[in-house]
Amino acid sequence: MSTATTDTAGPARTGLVLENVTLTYPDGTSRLTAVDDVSLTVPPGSTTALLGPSGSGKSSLLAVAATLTVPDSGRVAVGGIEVVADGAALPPARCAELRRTRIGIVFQQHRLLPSLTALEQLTLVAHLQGGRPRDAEPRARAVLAAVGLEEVADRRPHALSGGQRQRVNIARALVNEPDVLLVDEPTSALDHERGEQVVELVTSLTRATGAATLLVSHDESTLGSVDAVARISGGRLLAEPAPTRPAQARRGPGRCG
Ligand SMILES: Nc1ncnc2c1ncn2[C@@H]1O[C@H](COP(=O)(O)OP(=O)(O)OP(=O)(O)O)[C@@H](O)[C@H]1O
Repeated sequence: MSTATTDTAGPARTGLVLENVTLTYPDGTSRLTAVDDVSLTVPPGSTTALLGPSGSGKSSLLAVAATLTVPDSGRVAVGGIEVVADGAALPPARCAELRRTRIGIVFQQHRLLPSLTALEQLTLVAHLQGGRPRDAEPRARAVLAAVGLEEVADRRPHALSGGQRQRVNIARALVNEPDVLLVDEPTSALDHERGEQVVELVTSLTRATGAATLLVSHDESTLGSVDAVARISGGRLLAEPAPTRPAQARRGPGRCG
């Protein structure tokens, strides 16, 4: 694949756009279609849940949105930057930069560094993003406060509860003020009530920060607070993402801090 154009001239926050995305994997002598002609737009400040059974293509689509996987065909745009378009993709180094500066990823496993405090987990990310070093800690503190963890800022992961670790995990993905937030199965290890609370936290942070959030789930019962649900089966979206409640009941995007 050749190189797509890089538009770095201050693009508007246009969220996440996936258009006619198809992804196949090698499968013996043929190929398995994991994502089949999927089109999905997530506007800034809103959360779309991607709901589907095991093997339906959720993680594969998330990997495409995260710029970790280049699809066979289709268009992918993150925060106004064309990642894949017209049969061309940005080079890997540019994708890595996008992941550092414009995309937040919440993995299923928290992957916190055992030797760093909650605050240090976030300042490290802020440093890696670049910018002025002296801005890193205030920014990290503000995001920790936004997830209600300022009291435990100086604790290492082993001294945090499972729920607190997960909030650090979510906060860490928001430190770089991403245009696009990708959340992989945040409720799989939680009971119903805690799962619902985690999804509510993600949706409220999404509104506060103006990120465009795609949240993978297989548990519809926890998704009451999201803005839309996109159902996937066998790699295909079953229908247009359905709003979960009337538009007038939803608040528009804002900015935190
Ligand atoms: N690296 C790979 N190589 C070959 N096939 C793969 C690969 N990754 C996924 N698949 C296949 O692609 C299809 C979609 O998988 P994917 O992991 O995206 O589904 P999923 O909905 O995320 O499933 P789960 O909920 O179990 O994580 C499945 O048939 C899977 O076996």
